[in-house]
Amino acid sequence: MQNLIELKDLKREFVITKGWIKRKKEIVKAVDGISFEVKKGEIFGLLGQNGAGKTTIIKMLITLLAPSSGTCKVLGYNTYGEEKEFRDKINFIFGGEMGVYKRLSARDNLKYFANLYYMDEAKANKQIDKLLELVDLKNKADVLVETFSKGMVQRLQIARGLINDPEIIFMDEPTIGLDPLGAKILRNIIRKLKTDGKTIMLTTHYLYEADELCDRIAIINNGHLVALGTPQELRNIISGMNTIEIVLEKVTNETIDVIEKLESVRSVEKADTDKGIKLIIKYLEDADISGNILNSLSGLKILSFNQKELTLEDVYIKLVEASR
Ligand SMILES: Nc1ncnc2c1ncn2[C@@H]1O[C@H](COP(=O)(O)OP(=O)(O)OP(=O)(O)O)[C@@H](O)[C@H]1O
Repeated sequence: MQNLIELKDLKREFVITKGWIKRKKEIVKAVDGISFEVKKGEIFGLLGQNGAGKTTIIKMLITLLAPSSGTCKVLGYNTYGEEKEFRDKINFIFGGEMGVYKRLSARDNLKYFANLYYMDEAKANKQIDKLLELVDLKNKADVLVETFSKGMVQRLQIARGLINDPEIIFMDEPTIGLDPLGAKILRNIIRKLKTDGKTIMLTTHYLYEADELCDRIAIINNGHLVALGTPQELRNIISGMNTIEIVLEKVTNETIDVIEKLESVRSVEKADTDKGIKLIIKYLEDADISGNILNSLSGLKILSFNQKELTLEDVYIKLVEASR
C-alpha cells in the first residue's frame, strides 16, 4: 500500500526563556527523532499525554511549522520547501477551535471557505450540499452558527475541513469537549470518511476512541515514539496479564495473602470504594483461576465479580510509565 505520510528521524526544538531576573535559555525537544509512515486509506492515531509532541507533529505535517531536522513528507513532498505542491490536497480540523464564523450560516461559512480555494460556484454548491448531508446539518444549513450546539459546530468544522475534497485530513482532538453522543456522531463521520477512501491522522486523549477508530496507533511520550501498531498489536505487547476485579463487603489481610499465594497470581491491590472493598487481581493470561479465587473467598459476601480483558488503557499506562 502507498505511503502518504513519511516521517524519518523527525525533530523539532523550541528555544524558551526561563526566569525573571536571571533570564536563561532552554531548549525544549518537542519532537525528538520520530519515524513512521501512514498508508493510503488508514485512520492513524497519535496518542500521548499533554506535551508529548502530538500537535507539533501535526503542525509540521500541515506546513505550519518547519522541522528542525529529519524528513517530513506528505504525498511525497517535503512539508517545508515543497508545501505549495500539496497544500490544496490536505486539510485540518482542530478540535474546540472556532474555525468557523458564528455570525454566518453553515452554508455561508462553507461558501466562504470554498472561495478561498477559488472553487467554481456550481462545483462549490454541489460540494457544500454533499458535505452538509454528510455532517447531518442539511436542515440547519441556513441557520446562523451562533445558535449551534458544540457538536453541530464541530460537525461544521469537519465540513469546512473537507471543502477542498482533501486526500488527507489531519484532526487534532476532534471530539474534545463533546458529549458522548456528539462524540459518537463525529466518530461515525470519521469512519464514513475512511470508507470514502480518505486518509486520516488524528490525535486524541481518549484511548477508547483510538481503540475504536484507528487502524494503527503511534504512542508518543516526551517527543519519542514509544510504540506503534494496530490496537491488537499494542495489546499483545503487554499481553500475558489479565485482571479480575472483585467487590466485597469486607475482607481480611489473611484472605488477601491466600489469593496472593495462588499460582499464576502476580499482584493483588486493595481499594476502598463506595460500593465496598475492591480487590484488583492481576494474573497470568492463560490461567483458569476464578474457581481458586472464589474458593479462597468462601463465606465472604461478594458484591460483584468482574473478569476484565486487557484494554488499550492498560497498554498505554504501562508503555508510557516504562518510557519515563
Ligand atoms: N511554540 C512553542 N514554543 C515553545 N515550546 C513549545 C511550543 N509549542 C510546543 N511547545 C512545547 O513542546 C512540547 C510538545 O508540545 P505539543 O503541543 O506538541 O504537545 P501535545 O502532545 O500536542 O500536547 P497536548 O495534548 O497538551 O495538546 C511541550 O513541552 C510544549 O510546551
